[in-house]
Amino acid sequence: MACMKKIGDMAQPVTSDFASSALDYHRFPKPGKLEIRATKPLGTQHDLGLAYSPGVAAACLAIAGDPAEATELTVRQNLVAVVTNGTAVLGLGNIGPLAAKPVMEGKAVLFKKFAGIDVFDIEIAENDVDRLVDIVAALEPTFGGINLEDIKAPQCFEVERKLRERMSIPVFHDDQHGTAIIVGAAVLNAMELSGKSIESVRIVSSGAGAAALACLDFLVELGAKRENIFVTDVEGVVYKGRPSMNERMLIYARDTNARRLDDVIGGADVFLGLSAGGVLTPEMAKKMGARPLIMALANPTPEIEPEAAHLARPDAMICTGRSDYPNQVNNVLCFPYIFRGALDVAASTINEAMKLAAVRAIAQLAHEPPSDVVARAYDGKSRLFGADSLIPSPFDPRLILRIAPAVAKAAMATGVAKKPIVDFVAYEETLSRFVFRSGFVMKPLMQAAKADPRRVVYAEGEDERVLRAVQTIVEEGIAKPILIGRPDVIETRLERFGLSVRPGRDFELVNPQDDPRYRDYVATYLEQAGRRGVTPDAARTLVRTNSTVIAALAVKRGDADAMLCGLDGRFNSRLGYIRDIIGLAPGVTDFSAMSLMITSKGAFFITDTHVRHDPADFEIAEMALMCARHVRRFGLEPRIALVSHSDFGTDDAPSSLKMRRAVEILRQRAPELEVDGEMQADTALSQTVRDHVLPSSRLKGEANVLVMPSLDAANIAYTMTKIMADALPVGPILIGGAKPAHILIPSTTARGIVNMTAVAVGEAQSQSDAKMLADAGLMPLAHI
Ligand SMILES: NC(=O)C1=CN([C@@H]2O[C@H](COP(=O)(O)OP(=O)(O)OC[C@H]3O[C@@H](n4cnc5c(N)ncnc54)[C@H](OP(=O)(O)O)[C@@H]3O)[C@@H](O)[C@H]2O)C=CC1
Ligand SMILES: CC(=O)C(=O)O
Ligand SMILES: [Mg+2]
Repeated sequence: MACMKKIGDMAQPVTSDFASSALDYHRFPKPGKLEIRATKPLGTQHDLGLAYSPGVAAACLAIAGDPAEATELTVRQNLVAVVTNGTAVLGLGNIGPLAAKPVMEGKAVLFKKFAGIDVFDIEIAENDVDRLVDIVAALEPTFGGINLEDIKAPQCFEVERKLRERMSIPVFHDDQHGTAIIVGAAVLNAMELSGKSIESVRIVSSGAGAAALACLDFLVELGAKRENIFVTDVEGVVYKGRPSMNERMLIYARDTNARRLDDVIGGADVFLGLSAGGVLTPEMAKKMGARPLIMALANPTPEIEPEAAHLARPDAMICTGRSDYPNQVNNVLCFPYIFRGALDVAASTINEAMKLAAVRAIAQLAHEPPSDVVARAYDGKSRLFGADSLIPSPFDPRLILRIAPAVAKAAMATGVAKKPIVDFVAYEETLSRFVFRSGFVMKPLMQAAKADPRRVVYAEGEDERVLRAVQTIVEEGIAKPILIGRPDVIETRLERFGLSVRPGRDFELVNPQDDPRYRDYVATYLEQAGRRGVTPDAARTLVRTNSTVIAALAVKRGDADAMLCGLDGRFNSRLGYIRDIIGLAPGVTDFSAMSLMITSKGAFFITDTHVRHDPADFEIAEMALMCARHVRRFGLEPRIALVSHSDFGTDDAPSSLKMRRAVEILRQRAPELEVDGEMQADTALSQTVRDHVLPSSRLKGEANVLVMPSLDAANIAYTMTKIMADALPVGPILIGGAKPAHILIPSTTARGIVNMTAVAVGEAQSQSDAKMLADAGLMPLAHI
């Protein structure tokens, strides 16, 4: 069995460095993790009149006349309350509703990121069951669903039951059912691997609270036998006659003299830990049956550390609730998607059929061949169904695509869907578009980078944004950073910004004033640029003073795998150094730049935003081909539009003819590529518009790569999209170089540097543009 290894180099949450990073994360740039964002324009008096008085009255009266109108006129149908009273917060215990707020904000963020669901987190200072129920039930007009969170057992059972009786929207206690669903999927798949049957396995739980009892009930529903289950908690074994047991525990009370976990763990096939850190010792793990399933799911500290479990039981399948180990059995794999499906059919409840549909969808997805995205999420290789991949990765974009429709269908089949979905193909298409919105686009590259981090050299190593980015890059294991800068300046700034990364330990430092490789670097520079006007004196000065030159030389000489520079502007002068020192990939005509724009409507790439002023037809074709390769690394299949002011021949201006010829070149050279043009940008971005203009176009759906006829067009489109559509740009991604080198722009943020680091690492991992073009038999395009 594969060794249980941590994913990346994430620090343990218990370390003070990690805790202080977590506090900074919550504190800066503004407190907390959430904000409310308006979705309608509110810039004019007219807008104000529509949004507020008098216009809003029309919406109010429509709902007063027909409550179902609230679905169309308000956010209610996409709004979930994450409700807690803070009595069982993670494994931290009864820390109260205020201290629980970061967890609830976190759940809200996960709902939004993974399923596009808006959340109000509601922390209630009330422990009395009936009063808590009254408060939550009174919120029904506001919400499309209620997600109860971290409410202690046994009160949580009653709270949920009473709310379900009183409310006609889904009420779902995440710690019970979300956990049970993902545990159910993991157990089914583990039993399949070990060749055991759920009906006969011996299950021992540590924990008899909300999560543990709900999981056990659900496992019984899936076929486990009560007589094969032993339950333990703080007081030890749950046995017949034990004082201090609640009703829900009673059904698992055993007629036994065993009193401690250690007394019942012998021969167990499944350990279900939903209690507290460190409860399962390696000695106990050694007593378990053959090929056991160890689920140490307490957060943040598992019942047994996976390394210790693996050492004690190399044959075990091991799961935790954490994201830094394989097999993350955590309700995050369930709650966003089960609510997505339930809300999309306006379900009145989440019933057993919907839960079972979710289990099957999750269990089945683990068997599917890894998608490109998931393959990149680990070591770049396929991670097939097995002991280290019992359940899907939380980053698997197919979770929403599989679970939400399955849940919606189950709701419809059981008659609880108030608004059944008619066209599931269209519904799934909507869900898949969601997957590639927002920062989610970067996930495949991030995960690939973490699996095989490479050395990235940062020319502006003293810049605050680089230092903050390096903190994240080191914590997440995205790259092995090399910073160019003065050691004393960097040390002082790290202190000042409260960053814990340190030179030597976390990153390499190149001091331009005093680097032993100085002479070698000067020699290399002269070899590369001595015949391009760089004199020995100039080379000596530049290698001491110009960090872009030093970074490029480091990459050229193999001391680094990729470089990032340019945070203080002067793109073209940086490009000059990169051109001289690193050079073009063989046969590539020139550098070009593409920029990824992440908008609320999806992600697309624009080229050439920064380099070639007026590319010729063959250059346009070359850029399109190189873009296609880079786009695939984001897990996207390129759909390329060559855009123009003219729409499939409506004008024969030189630029239209150029784009038309470029399409022809691409047709000949890369017939498999989904590319068309020349066309206007709205024709490119809308299938509906294209259906009117040229229904027979090769391009299907929305283009995700827009190749522009000139630098002006590309750069203007890029900057306008950034401002007008509030797009998040990633890039510019410099393409065509012999080795990965990127020139950032002054507005790049620390997050932007992290993103570009992942891009650069991905390139360093993969084959070059030149090899790709050569493999495709496309060289040299310049001679076409
Ligand atoms: N991975 C995941 O997706 C999820 C993980 N969890 C984790 O499961 C744990 C329990 O959560 P939840 O059920 O909501 O909380 P509850 O408070 O409802 O239940 C906690 C249970 O654990 C028992 N327990 C506490 N400490 C110990 C100990 N040292 N040894 C044995 N039993 C102990 C408690 O016993 P007693 O009541 O006697 O104190 C109780 O039975 C937490 O760590 C939580 O983070 C929860 C939900 C999802
Ligand atoms: C994951 C979760 O909900 C918990 O640990 O409580
Ligand atoms: Mg919880």
